[in-house]
Amino acid sequence: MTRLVAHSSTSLSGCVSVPGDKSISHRALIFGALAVGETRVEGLLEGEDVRATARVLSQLGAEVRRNVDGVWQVFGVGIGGLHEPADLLDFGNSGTAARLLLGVLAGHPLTAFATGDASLRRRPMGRIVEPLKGMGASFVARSGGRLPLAITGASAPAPQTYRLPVASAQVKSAVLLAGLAAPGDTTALEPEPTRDHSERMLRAFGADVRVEAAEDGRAVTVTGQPELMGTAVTVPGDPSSAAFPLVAGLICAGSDLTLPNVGVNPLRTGLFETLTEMGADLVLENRRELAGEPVADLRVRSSALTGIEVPPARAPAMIDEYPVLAVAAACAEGTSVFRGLGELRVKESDRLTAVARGLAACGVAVEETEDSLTVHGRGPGRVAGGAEIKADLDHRIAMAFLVLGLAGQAPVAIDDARTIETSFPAFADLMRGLGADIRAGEMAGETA
Ligand SMILES: O=C(O)C1=C[C@@H](OP(=O)(O)O)[C@@H](O)[C@H](O)C1
Ligand SMILES: C=C(OP(=O)(O)O)C(=O)O
Repeated sequence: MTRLVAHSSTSLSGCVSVPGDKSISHRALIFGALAVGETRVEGLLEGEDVRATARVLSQLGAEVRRNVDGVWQVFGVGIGGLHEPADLLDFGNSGTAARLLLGVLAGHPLTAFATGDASLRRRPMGRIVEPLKGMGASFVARSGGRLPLAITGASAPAPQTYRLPVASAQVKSAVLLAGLAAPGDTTALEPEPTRDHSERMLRAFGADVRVEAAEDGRAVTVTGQPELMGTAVTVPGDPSSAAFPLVAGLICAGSDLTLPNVGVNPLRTGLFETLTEMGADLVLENRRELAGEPVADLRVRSSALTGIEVPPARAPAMIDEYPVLAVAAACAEGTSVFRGLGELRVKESDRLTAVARGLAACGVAVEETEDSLTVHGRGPGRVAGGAEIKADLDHRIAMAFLVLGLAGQAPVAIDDARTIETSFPAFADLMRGLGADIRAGEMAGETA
């Protein structure tokens, strides 16, 4: 176990780059493996989740390698060209790796056995099993369609139109990836727009992808059996990772930070809008485009925040940011209400309960319902802290509560911070570089 303890900190300052976007990194490797020729990826997130994708693609016959200069190269096999893996595929902690790669496998006539860590084995896979069966794949899975499972991909994948029962970019991407192997058009109908990195990157690799407004939501269509061509991808900084130093800068008095080169795709920036509405001094400077994705430099200064009601329609654009938003809300004046959060219960942990329990242990009054969270803000400098939080294999819970500890009256500890490696390997060092007091070690106190 690696325990980390965050102590009260002020005047965070500096200019630091957050690691590459996790969603875009997975996709760069996957589309590279399905393309013909070489794909070069600069700025790839070298976290455990993306490494799991790289390992699985290698087991399936693509060549994936890291050069000494940190650029990754993928030599693809073309659509339909992956081969049957000799051994079990282990997706580690990554829902994105599991769901997107099972989508890819559904379009290949091969059998594979897949598993993941204790967190991933709890998460629902039925949401992709159902549409992928509709395209001709078959599965042997436990009840609820959870990992471990066996998949036999379709020998003649059928295109389909599939209405997503939940707003999920992973399900949408699994359907589109399987559709790449099918003749004709495959359409995912989504109730709410979700992150569109697959759509943008598929186009950059040469696929025909159309997005149209549909009766309720929107329709994303890919034309199957394109020839994807290897390309160069530059990965922007991950806004979901930037969220942690950003909120730390807001709630630690006297702070002034710059986070350059962060992705600001409008389907990812719900947190930035919400914090701005709460009174955050957050400026997006130097907006530009990087390899088909909008990016900007974020300048953040400590701010007096006020509570807010976040509309449920905004949830897909900030789904991974609620834990750290709740931390900001705990340090704000007044009450915040977040609704439409059912999906938080099926992430790396049940994040709704984890956040509610952790805040309560730190002296913050909260109310949790099936799909909402109410946080009664204590105001700046008035969160007690003094708790030890169980990370439960959830990187975002670990990082969010370390950020809370920086603004707590007493330190906040995380029992096992190794999970942070999945998305933000250098988190503690980067935060220390800004002046945050985060230490390895023991702390007596209450456990949440
Ligand atoms: O497509 C992706 O890269 C992701 C989609 C989201 O999951 P859902 O599709 O389950 O909402 C998000 O929570 C996850 O971190 C990454
Ligand atoms: C939910 C997340 O990732 P994944 O679904 O890929 O495990 C996350 O990074 O917060």
